[in-house]
Amino acid sequence: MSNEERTERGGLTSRFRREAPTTATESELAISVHGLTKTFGDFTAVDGIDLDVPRGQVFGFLGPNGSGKTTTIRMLTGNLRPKAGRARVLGEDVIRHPDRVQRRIGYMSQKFSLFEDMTVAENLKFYAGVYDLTDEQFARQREYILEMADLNGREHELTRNLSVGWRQRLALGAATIHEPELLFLDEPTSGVDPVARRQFWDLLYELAGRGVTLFVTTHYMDEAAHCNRLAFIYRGRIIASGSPSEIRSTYFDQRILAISTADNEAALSWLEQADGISEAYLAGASLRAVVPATSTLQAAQLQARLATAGLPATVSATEASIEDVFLSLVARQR
Ligand SMILES: Nc1ncnc2c1ncn2[C@@H]1O[C@H](COP(=O)(O)OP(=O)(O)OP(=O)(O)O)[C@@H](O)[C@H]1O
Repeated sequence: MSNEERTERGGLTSRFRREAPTTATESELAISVHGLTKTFGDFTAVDGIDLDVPRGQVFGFLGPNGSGKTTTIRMLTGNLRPKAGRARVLGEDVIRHPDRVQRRIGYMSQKFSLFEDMTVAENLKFYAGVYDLTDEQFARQREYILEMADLNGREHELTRNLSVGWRQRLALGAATIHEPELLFLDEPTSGVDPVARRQFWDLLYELAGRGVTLFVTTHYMDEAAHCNRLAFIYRGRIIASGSPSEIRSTYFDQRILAISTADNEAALSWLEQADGISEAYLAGASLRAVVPATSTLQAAQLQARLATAGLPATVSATEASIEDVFLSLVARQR
């Protein structure tokens, strides 16, 4: 096995411990990264990123497709060797000693890594074997996971017969069977319906409540609100980081007007050309207009102007969402 491309689950053994955070800064951090860089040929996928993830937090790593999230996780889990930079995970140098870290972390990928032809219980048993759990440890964890994931009564169902939401819970159970201190989740809610996504986040809170640090990537911007801290990655670079409220106050000095109208398409074309608006876009079922700090445009004025243009609408001032901030940051990068 090469150092460059270790298997995602290589070198894993069991370890049961739960550490309380200490006062020293370095030991308070589950992840500490400086200048981490990865190139593939001439292409720089991750470009000198810095990250600090305090222990016990839910850390959201956000970015569009292809921005470098998975590549970063692969380096932080000791599966991919960086070109440059330093990465400490749970206090260990993960580049030099990936084996010291891998036994203490969990990883749940987008693809879930479950065996379709095995039952729920057999999948859990398999991962208990990967992590070398004793029968007693497995029995305890199996009971906890079936309860936590609400899978009691489904132990003997074939995994292939489970809905995506149930599989996702089972995958979370499998990824945490060895009680990791730090769990990496790469787009765990991708392709899952909104109700199942909400239920899945409740499970993540449950884990966070037990002291597990969670490093979660997502491109669903509404999920940012579930996180204690966030970092945005775009084209391999971190373009913003902080708590959701810090991100709003640090990186966004504009105002948002929400527009509800029957003809989004026509209103959007009009807004894109309108004075006093820097950007307009559709978010869910309604439109949003970004008003720069230099513009005095108010909701009532915009509503009147839209009516005059033959586009009746209801306009109201609203707080910037994380998605608004991110879209504006990305627009500035272009
Ligand atoms: N082994 C590789 N060889 C060449 N290019 C790669 C390799 N792995 C990733 N890349 C490229 O690096 C960039 C970042 O990919 P990465 O998978 O980290 O992005 P991502 O943010 O996780 O996006 P996605 O959600 O689509 O997986 C992409 O342009 C991708 O094509």
